[in-house]
Amino acid sequence: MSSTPTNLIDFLVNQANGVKGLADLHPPSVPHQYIQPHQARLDHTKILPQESIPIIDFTNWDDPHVQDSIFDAATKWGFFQIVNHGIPFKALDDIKVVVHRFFELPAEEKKRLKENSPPEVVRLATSFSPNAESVLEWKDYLQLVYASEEKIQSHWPAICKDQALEYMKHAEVLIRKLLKVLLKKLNVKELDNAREHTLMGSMILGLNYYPACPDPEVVAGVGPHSDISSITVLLQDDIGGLYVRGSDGDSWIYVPPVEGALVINIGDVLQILSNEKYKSIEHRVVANRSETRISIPIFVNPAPDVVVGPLAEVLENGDEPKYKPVLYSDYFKYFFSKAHDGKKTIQFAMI
Ligand SMILES: O=C(O)CCC(=O)C(=O)O
Ligand SMILES: [Fe+2]
Repeated sequence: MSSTPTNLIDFLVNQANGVKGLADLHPPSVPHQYIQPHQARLDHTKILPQESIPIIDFTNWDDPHVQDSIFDAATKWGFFQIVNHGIPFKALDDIKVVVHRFFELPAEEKKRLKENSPPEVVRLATSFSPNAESVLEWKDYLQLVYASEEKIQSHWPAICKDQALEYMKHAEVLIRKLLKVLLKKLNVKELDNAREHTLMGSMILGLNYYPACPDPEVVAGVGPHSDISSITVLLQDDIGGLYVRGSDGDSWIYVPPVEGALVINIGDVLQILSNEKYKSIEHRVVANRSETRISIPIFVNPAPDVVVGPLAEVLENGDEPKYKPVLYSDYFKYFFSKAHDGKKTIQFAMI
């Protein structure tokens, strides 16, 4: 029987084995570093089986009825799924395949990539922020920054570069449409270059890998958090494991995998820009006992130099701003300097 490596952080982080490497050792039980205190675990009595987030057909996205249903879903739930979004099924399937291929690479190869990649373009990590966490998360992830074509060509890993780029090129079209609809409802008429810089000036493609876990009830795949994006566009596989906060703030709602669908959620930046007309919603992931789960979020973020604060258009009616202007790169650094902790990050920008 294999045992847990003596220096777990060195094994996971420095040797780039990640939790995938740990799961491959088939440890008899989950190492204590992953065990969540009871009160942090998902309480199954809090799951609302009868509730679900809306599924919206995006075919006629500029039809006012469709735009109303997007607005309703974004304000009521902060989370919805879209189908007929225009990204070819092949692009979705191809990216899912290469996520598995990437994480199945030998640790030495992932270590080389980790050591040789400029962090402003490629970041390979495990858990969330292992140096800041008292309990680790059962997840490895790769972040590919949608930077210049030249940086992408030089630094995105060859094993997934073409598929990731193809996916992003399609997704970018969809993201513009979604932002246009969400902005229109805030009285912002146009997604001009300045607005694009503010809302989607730095996009990150995340490849998330949750190996099968011998005791998924006691670990967090991802702990409760809200995203720090303007919006997030998430592709999940057919394993399931994502839960979002119910509107009472105490319950959880399961987000079932829907063939060909994308999950859209509002992030903190849109909550701040809209002065809370839109709200970012907490969500969490539970790993699977028998199968690896993958998911692929696109974090649609402001450029690092953007000062984020409530938009003039939303304050026109005389509402008091609830947030002060913050530099997005400071907000980003702050998020990664601590463990996932529900919706606490946004306090950084509160007045
Ligand atoms: O894996 C998922 O379904 C969601 C992951 C997530 O919330 C994140 O990466 O921020
Ligand atoms: Fe998230």
